[in-house]
Amino acid sequence: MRIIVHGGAGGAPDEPEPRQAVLDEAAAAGVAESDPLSAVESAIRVLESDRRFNAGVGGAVQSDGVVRTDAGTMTSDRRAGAASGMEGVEHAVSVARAVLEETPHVLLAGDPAVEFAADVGVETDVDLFTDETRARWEAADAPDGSPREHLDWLADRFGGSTSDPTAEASDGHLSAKDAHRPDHDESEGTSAGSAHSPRDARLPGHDTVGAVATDGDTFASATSTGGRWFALAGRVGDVPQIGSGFYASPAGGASTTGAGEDIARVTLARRAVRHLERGCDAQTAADLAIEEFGELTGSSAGIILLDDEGFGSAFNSDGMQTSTATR
Ligand SMILES: NC(=O)C[C@H](N)C(=O)O
Repeated sequence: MRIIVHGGAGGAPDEPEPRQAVLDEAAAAGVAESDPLSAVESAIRVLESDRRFNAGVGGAVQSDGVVRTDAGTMTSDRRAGAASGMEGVEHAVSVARAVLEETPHVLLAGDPAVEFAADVGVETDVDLFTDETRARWEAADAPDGSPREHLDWLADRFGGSTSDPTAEASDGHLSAKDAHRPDHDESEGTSAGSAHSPRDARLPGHDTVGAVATDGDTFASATSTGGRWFALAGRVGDVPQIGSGFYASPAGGASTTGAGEDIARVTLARRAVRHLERGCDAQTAADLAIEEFGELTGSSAGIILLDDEGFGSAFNSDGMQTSTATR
């Protein structure tokens, strides 16, 4: 078994060492499994339970003060399952797996997805708030009210960019739209906080988690998130959308992270796997996909990839931590 996991692309993390230790633990949990789907689920469950990542416990809060989780998973025989907009569900990845294995559908959403989760034995009614989440939500001083009022609040607070509510211009963070760096260093690696252009975006909350695994025969990929901080209630990003947040085919698998609307617009995971299908190795495919993503959207993202020979990862934000394991 081989597995690669990521802990989100965004600003250089405040706590890189403990985060790396959790990513290593996740990779170790995944590589111990006997099939790729179980491997990515086990790895992601470790990350969903850690408050440092924006998935499960510690997930981002939407404009109505609710943490809603999303996840998607796919195997190389093109079976797929996803679940979105779930309140009180820590292990969204397990719901996604149950959608894949136990339904004729590819995506369940909202309260019925939570009911389905409970029915298939995934814990619900979990408190996903951490002390940090609560403090950040309280400081945001969001209004009660209609979606229109939430949109106005987002526009006021985030410099008019409701399409990118995590780009906190007032904190000196750049908008994701400012992050495009056509001259970015193609040799960027997989460590946290690599030195990049000062124009890099710092996108708090980009701590979506993902994993791709192979047993040498088949592949599976999975991604899980709390979404984007202070997004309009009900917003669903790239993560549970096939081909955007996750994808797998007989050539390999991919998991993405970053500006979800832009990732969805260019179906980043599918784009990267297409490069594998055309004969690129995993690292070349990752580099190409992120380069194209930057050119097409001017935005920030990261990706991990696995093919039958190796691992690949690339990002155009300040940092993305990954871990790999082989057994
Ligand atoms: N943290 C992230 O990577 C955000 C995720 N892609 C989303 O838009 O929901």
